[in-house]
Amino acid sequence: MSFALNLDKDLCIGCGICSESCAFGAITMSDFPEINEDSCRLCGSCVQACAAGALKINKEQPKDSAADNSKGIWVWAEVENGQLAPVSIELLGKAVELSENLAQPVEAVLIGDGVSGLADDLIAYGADCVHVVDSPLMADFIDENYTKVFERLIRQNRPAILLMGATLLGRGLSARLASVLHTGLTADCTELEIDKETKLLRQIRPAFGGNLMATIINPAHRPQMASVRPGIMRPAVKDDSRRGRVVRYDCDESMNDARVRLIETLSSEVKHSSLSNSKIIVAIGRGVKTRKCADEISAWAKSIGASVAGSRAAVEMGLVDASVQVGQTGHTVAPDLYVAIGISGQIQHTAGIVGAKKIMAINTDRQAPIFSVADYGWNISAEEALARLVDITSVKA
Ligand SMILES: Cc1cc2nc3c(=O)[nH]c(=O)nc-3n(C[C@H](O)[C@H](O)[C@H](O)COP(=O)(O)OP(=O)(O)OC[C@H]3O[C@@H](n4cnc5c(N)ncnc54)[C@H](O)[C@@H]3O)c2cc1C
Repeated sequence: MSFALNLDKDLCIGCGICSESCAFGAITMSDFPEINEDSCRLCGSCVQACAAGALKINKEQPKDSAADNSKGIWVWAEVENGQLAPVSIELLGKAVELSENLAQPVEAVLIGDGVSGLADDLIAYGADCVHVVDSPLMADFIDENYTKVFERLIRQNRPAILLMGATLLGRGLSARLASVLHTGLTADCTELEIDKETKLLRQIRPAFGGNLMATIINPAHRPQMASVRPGIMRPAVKDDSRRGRVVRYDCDESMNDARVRLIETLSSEVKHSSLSNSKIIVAIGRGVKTRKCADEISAWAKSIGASVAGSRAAVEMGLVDASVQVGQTGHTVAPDLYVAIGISGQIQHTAGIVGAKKIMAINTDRQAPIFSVADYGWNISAEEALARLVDITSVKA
């Protein structure tokens, strides 16, 4: 693949304006501009600045993208407290499914310090090959450093597809990587499939506030990158008899020169991952109205072993912490039971609970849209419902 920013030396007058206009220091001047492909972000400032019209961004796409030499469906194996993050196992499940239609190997990328032992687990979950960078230099997740290491692996191996979790860490890392690799990224996909004819990855996600589903393809650049939120895909099934290849890479100081340094990690009172693992979630909405009532609902939820979540309106009112917001711009959850109290059921909220096995809605408005997606409905106030629920559950206890 040729680089997308092209210089026409016949037109260039060597004025150097392109170099001055580049915010990324990607153009140096000798007789002609020299473009550093690693630093260039294809922002187009130089193209606009060049009065001679000597610089152009090539937007043409290769005619036969399936014939490029990229190969492999890669999954970033995110590590959480020394264990594989559940989303990595879910992505491996999807990668295995995609590989059946693409006839390409599933490969995992494992970066960290003391993580090598997880390579066998990744193979058991479906990886044919695991690329391991295990080094004290990678002990802390600093996304600039991880981007450099990851970029090097990708440039060496040229995967066709790269899947990452749309987690706190994965969101930043995937965006940085897509930028340095000059490829596209579809964030927050809800489905991924291989197009039967073109063999391209069809990246499907809600668009326009969840009112339509967009299918996005990336015919021209590699890897085809997609992120998926935790809890959406079915986890891979573990098979300890599987065998695979482990490729180890060195890591030197040049991979650890980020401008940020991790000084301390503070654990938040709210466990961010607890929502994705919860069997029962009690969600608070604007209809709960007061902090006192929200606190009482939270206390009851905890007493029955449930996690507490909320709508964006409840977050804005200070009834619940922003870290437990459910919906399009919050968590996607898949509990056995989701109890929505005082939540109207706007699409941006219900987009986050499509995986819930059962939904129970408590709302004073019979016409509230939440009742159309709920399995059980209770048309009473939050206060009254809470009193009855406390009563029922304490009698049972
Ligand atoms: C781009 C975008 C992204 C968004 N992302 C999200 C997101 O991720 N998550 C999210 O939740 N929202 C999101 N929203 C906001 C969303 O559109 C809604 O505004 C929000 O979900 C409403 O929250 P709610 O249901 O708690 O409040 P409301 O819509 O105000 O509903 C309150 C409900 O409480 C009921 N009620 C009133 N009094 C009582 C009572 N005493 N007892 C019981 N019920 C009562 C009412 O009948 C009503 O149905 C987003 C919006 C946009 C534009």
